[in-house]
Amino acid sequence: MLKTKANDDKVDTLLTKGLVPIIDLAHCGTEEAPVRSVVNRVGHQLQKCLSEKGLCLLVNHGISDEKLKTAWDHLDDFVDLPNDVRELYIRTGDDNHGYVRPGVERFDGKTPELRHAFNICTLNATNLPEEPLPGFAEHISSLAQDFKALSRFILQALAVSLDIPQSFFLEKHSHMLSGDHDNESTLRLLYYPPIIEDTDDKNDFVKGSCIYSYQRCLSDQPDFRPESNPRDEINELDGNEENKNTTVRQLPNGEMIRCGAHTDYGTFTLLAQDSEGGLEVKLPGSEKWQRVGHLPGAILINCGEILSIWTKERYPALPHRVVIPEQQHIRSRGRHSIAFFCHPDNLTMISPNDLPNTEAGTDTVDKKPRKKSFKAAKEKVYNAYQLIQKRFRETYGQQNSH
Ligand SMILES: O=C(O)CCC(=O)C(=O)O
Ligand SMILES: [Fe+2]
Repeated sequence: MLKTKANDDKVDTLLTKGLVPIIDLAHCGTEEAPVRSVVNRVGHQLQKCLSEKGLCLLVNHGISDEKLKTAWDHLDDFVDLPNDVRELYIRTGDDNHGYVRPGVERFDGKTPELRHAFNICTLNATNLPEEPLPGFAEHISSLAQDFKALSRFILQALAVSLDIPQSFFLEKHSHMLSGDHDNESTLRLLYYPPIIEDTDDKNDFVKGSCIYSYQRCLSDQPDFRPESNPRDEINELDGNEENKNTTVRQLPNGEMIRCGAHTDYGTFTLLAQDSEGGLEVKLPGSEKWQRVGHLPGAILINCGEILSIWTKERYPALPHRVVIPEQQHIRSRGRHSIAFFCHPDNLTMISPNDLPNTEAGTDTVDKKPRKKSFKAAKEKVYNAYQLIQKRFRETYGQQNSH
C-alpha cells in the first residue's frame, strides 16, 4: 500500500478488526406495522451481539445522513449564538432538557469534558431555540421522532431476543418524548471542538480551530482552571469576546477528556457520529479500552444500566468514553455525535425479577460476578426516575441537586 502520513499513524479499531457486529434493518416495516420476520431476525442477532459485545452497529435504519448533518448544522448555529442567548436554554436540572456547556459534565466525577451538549426531552418550540434559529425545532423534533420510532422497533426485537412477549418493553416505554415529564428519554446533540497544540506556547495550551467540513463553530473554547467552580470560569470566559476562537487551557496535570468513562443509565443508547473522534469501549469481560472506529451512516447501539439490571447482566451495560485522539489529523478536526437515550417511563419499577420467567429471568443462567448496580437493584427496588436522578447527581454534581 502507498505510504502516506495518514496510514503511518493509523490506529487499529474494533471495526477495522471486524469485531463490531452489524445488523441490517432494511425492510423492517413501519412504526405501526413492523415486519414480524425482521423483528424476529433482529431479535436473534441482538441476543448474540449484546450478550457477547454489549454493542452492535445498525445499518439501513432509515435515518438519512442528510438529516443528521442538518441537525449538526443547527447545533453549530446554536453554539455560535451569543452567550446571553445560549443562557436562556441552559439545563437547569429540573429535568434533563437543555444546553450543557463544556466543562459542566464530569462522568468520572472529576475530569471536565470538552463538549457542548443540547439535551432534548421536550419537543415543543418554546423549549427549543426556535426564535433565534428558525427551523431548529421542526428539524430536531422530527429527528427525535425518528430515533423514537427506531427505539420502539428495537424494544420489540429486544423482547423477542429474551423470549418474552413482543410488547413487554414497549409498554414500559410508552411515554418517550411525550413532554409530560413521565419519561427521561433524551435526544442529545453533541459537539466536540477540535484540538490543536499551540507549539508557540510549548504545549501549555490547546487551541481550537475550525477546519472540518461540519466544523462551522467559531465560538468559545472553554478555559479549565481547577481551583474554583469550573462553571463560573467557563461563564467568565464565555462572556469575553476576546477569547472567542482561542484557547482551551489544560489542567495542570494535563487531564482533559472529550467524554469521561461511564456506562449509560437507561435501557439502551443509539449513537450516530460524523467521524472517528476517539470513541472507545471496554468489551464485556475485558479491561482494555478499544477504539470503535466509524462506519459512515451506521448507528451504534449499546446497552445501558437498566437493561443490564433487567437481564441480570446477560446484556451488560457497556463502559465507554471519548478520548482526545493521539493522531494530530484526527484531533484537529472537531467531532459531532447524536445520542438517543432510551429510558423506561419514570414510574416503572426496575427489578432483576421483572422479566417473565425465561432464561433471562432465572438466576441459574448467569454465573458471572455481579456488579454493584446489580446488587443494589437486587437489595432495594427503585423506579426508573429514582435510578436516573441518582446518576445525574453523580454526573452534574451540585447543579442537579434540586
Ligand atoms: O459522543 C459520543 O460518542 C458518546 C457520548 C456519550 O457517551 C454520552 O453522552 O453518554
Ligand atoms: Fe454514553
